Amino acid sequence: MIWLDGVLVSPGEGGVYGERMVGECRVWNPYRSKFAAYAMLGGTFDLTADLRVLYLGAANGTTVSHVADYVEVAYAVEFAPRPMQDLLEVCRHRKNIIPIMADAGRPAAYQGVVETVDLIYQDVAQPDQVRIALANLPFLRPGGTFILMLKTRSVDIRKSPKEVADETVRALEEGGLVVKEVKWLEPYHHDHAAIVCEALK
Ligand SMILES: C[S@@+](CC[C@H](N)C(=O)[O-])C[C@H]1O[C@@H](n2cnc3c(N)ncnc32)[C@H](O)[C@@H]1O
Repeated sequence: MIWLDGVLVSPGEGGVYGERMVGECRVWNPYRSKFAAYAMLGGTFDLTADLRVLYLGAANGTTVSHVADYVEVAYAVEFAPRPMQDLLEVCRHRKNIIPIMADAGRPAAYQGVVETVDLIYQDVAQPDQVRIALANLPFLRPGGTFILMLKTRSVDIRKSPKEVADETVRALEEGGLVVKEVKWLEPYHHDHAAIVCEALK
């Protein structure tokens, strides 16, 4: 990750959502992006130029545009037509983002397009976040990283955020992932946790 005077940036040209520029770099706002919040809070996973990424829940491309500034390629899956329009605009200027309009819960639809990746990043804010995560595991190389941005209130509003996170961790481990890190994203995103996992080697 690149830091300039304590500010997280990505080395991209041209703003995407009105973000501030510092020289040739785009300021990566932790209030706008859970990945930036994770990094600001000391998250250990580093984006590097050799990574192939499958990004689930790309929305209008805010975070995936920053991720793409760092990595080799990002396959960006989104199923809602309106954010997809904005994402396509982002892709016009970032040729290493491959937009895929599909339901991440039905990955068979894109298995002919997406290659084996080093990182899966999921931010779908759905009740069945774990099922979606496990359905996409066949794309992840052995030893690769899965980052699940968990919105606990989307899973069960009656349970405490910690209860939901504990259950999610258990379910991911039962599904074959090794959970390495759970980082709560306060104060940037309330009741959200970044769950960082490794696929078995
Ligand atoms: C919280 S927003 C993502 C924000 C984005 N990751 C960012 O940081 O810029 C969640 C997005 O996931 C999308 N989404 C939810 N369920 C999905 C699914 N099953 N397949 C594809 N996209 C999905 C929603 O349409 C929405 O755009």
